[in-house]
Formats: sequence, C-alpha cells, structure tokens
Amino acid sequence: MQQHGGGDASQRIARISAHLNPNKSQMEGSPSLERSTCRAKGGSPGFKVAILGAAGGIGQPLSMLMKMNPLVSVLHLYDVRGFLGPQQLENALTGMDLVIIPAGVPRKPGMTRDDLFNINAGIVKTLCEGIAKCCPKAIVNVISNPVNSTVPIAAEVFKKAGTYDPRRLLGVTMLDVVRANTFVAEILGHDPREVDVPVVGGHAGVTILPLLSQIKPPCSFTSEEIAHLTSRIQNGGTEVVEAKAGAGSATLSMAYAAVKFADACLRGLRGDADDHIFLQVTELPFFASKVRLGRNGVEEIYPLGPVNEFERAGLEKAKKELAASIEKGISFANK
Ligand SMILES: NC(=O)C1=CN([C@@H]2O[C@H](COP(=O)(O)OP(=O)(O)OC[C@H]3O[C@@H](n4cnc5c(N)ncnc54)[C@H](O)[C@@H]3O)[C@@H](O)[C@H]2O)C=CC1
Ligand SMILES: O=C([O-])CC(=O)C(=O)O
Repeated sequence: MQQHGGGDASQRIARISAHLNPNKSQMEGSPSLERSTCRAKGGSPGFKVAILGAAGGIGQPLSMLMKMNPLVSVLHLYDVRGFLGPQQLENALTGMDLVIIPAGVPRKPGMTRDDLFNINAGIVKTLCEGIAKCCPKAIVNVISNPVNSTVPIAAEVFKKAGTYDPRRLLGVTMLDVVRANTFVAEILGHDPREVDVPVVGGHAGVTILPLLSQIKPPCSFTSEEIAHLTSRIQNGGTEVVEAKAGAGSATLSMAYAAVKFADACLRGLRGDADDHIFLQVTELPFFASKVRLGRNGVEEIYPLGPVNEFERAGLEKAKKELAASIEKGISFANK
C-alpha cells in the first residue's frame, strides 16, 4: 500500500518494507547489529538493507533470501529476540537504502488482523521513529499487520518528523498477488509465473480486491468460479492461520512475496529504466494499486482500469473498511 497524493482517508494504499542485520557477528555470538562490510557480488556497490523482526517466522527466510540477492551489499538483521534490541536500533538503521519490517505478532485462529493492532501498532511506530531519525530517505516496506493501519501509522510518524515521502513508504500486499496468481493458474492449468492477476485495495478480508476481469493472459470464469476465487484470495491468510492451528500465520510464502517486492524496489533504485514493475500500492489516502518503481520509490501509480459490476460493488466495500482502518492508524499515531 502506498499513499496517493492528496485524496481523502478512504483513498490510501500502503507499501511495506523490512529491516535486516545479518552480520557474521550474529553467527559468532557477538552483538548482533554491527555494521556489515560485505560487498555486493560482481563488484557492484549494491544497496544497504535492514530487516526489522529478522528472527521471526518471516524474518528468518526473508533474511536468507535477501542475503542471496546480488543487489544487496550490506544486510542488517534486527530483532528484540535473541539480540540486543532497542539500544542497537540506530546502528541497524543508519545509512540503509531499504528497510523491511516484519516485526510484530502474528494471528491465531479466530483472530482478525485488526486484533493485532494493539501490539503491532506500537512496534511499528517505534521502529519508524528510528527510521525517521537514522535513514529518512530509505524505502520502507511494511509487512506487520494490520497493514491497512500500520502503513498510515508509519506515514504519520514520518510526517511528524518532517521526513514523509509517500513515494518511499510501501505496504506489502504482494502475498495477495502471489496467492491470486497461484489459485487462478491452478484452475487454468498454467504456470503461476505466467499469470498476472491485479489485486488492489488493502490487505484484510474484503479490502483484498482481485480484479479477475483483468487477468493476463485473458480468460473467463463463470460467476460461481469468480465468487469462489474472490473469496479464496480474500481468505487465503485465514486459511493458513487455521491450518497452522496456533503456530502463527504464513511465513515462507510471505518471505517469498517480500523478497519479490524488495527486489523490485532495489531494481527501481538502481534505475532499471526498462523494468516496469507493477506492484501493490493504494488509491484512498492509501490504496494498493499497480505502480512503477524507480530511483525515488513509486514513480507512477497506474489507474485501476475497467472494473465490472461485481468488482465495483467489491470496491465500495473495500474502500469503506479500508477508510476505517486508515483512520484508526492515524488516530493511534497522533494520540
Ligand atoms: N503483509 C502480509 O501479507 C503478511 C503479514 N504478516 C505479519 O507479519 C508479522 C510477523 O509475522 P511472523 O514473522 O510470522 O511473526 P513471528 O512472531 O514469528 O516474528 C515476529 C518477530 O518480530 C520480532 N519483534 C517483535 N517486536 C519487535 C520490535 N519492537 N523490534 C524488532 N523486532 C520485533 C519478534 O521478536 C519476532 O522475532 C505479523 O504481524 C503478521 O501478521 C504475516 C504474513 C503475511
Ligand atoms: O493472515 C494473516 O494473519 C497473515 C497475512 O496477512 C496473510 O497470510 O495474508
């Protein structure tokens, strides 16, 4: 999700990022957040990336996958679990180009993402205060739920610090796209990598809005198939939470989605001119949409495109719920 310029509270999209500090120091048992001096592969200077919440279910595989990314020259892994915690936050953040945030608690069966607000809102707020101070120009990818509220919280923290740049704050809703591509590909008998399903809106329940009329390659579904697919995509996270029966929520698939998203951000920063990457952002003050990423983060937000009647009705529901979640985040950050 990302903030669109202007617009009312019902029009925001969020973007997400995380912070990682995987130095040799961690492996050697010394303080965890020393500045890494490793170089990018192939002699390129590479980018500095931090993952905040790096010891978690998402953070661990995400850290490993980012370590393998040739665009990354320095990787800082930060957490409060098993490491030194807050006193090293500033070291972990200073000089970063990209900060990815999967810090916070995941849900258990029976909970909504919004039920995580009371704990995760404060965590994201504190981490973003560190970002505003230590790496105000970094691209920030927010994974911590409820994303529909944590991205607005991050925006408010940055506004207060005078560092807010809507192009650089992104809520990560990429997992919804990964799921949508997979479910549609299963039905069509395609490779998911060859399917492109736009998913817009936010990252919870009805705010997750797949635009099945715009699938590439073009295909058509019956109205029953559309209802089934839409519901499965909207409830994919809950399906995983229930299957894990108290052991958390999606981790490996989220790490995969986060790496795709982070890699797109880094390629944009590198100025890959031909690489028009379409990712999730938002249209209310925050609303997930397809975007083009570049040296400054989001450089263009693409319009929704034509929506059919079913999608238009879904969009109205999504906007209503998203607007309320955005307001909740804003009031928390300003209280
Ligand atoms: N945006 C999305 O599509 C998805 C978001 N999530 C969300 O990601 C978050 C993390 O999920 P998991 O990794 O499964 O949880 P987890 O509990 O396995 O890991 C969270 C990590 O955050 C750390 N942490 C807590 N407070 C911190 C702080 N103040 N600073 C730094 N680190 C801190 C914990 O020590 C832990 O290592 C949850 O809020 C979950 O709902 C999960 C899946 C998909
Ligand atoms: O459902 C959850 O709590 C985690 C999440 O956001 C997802 O898997 O999409």
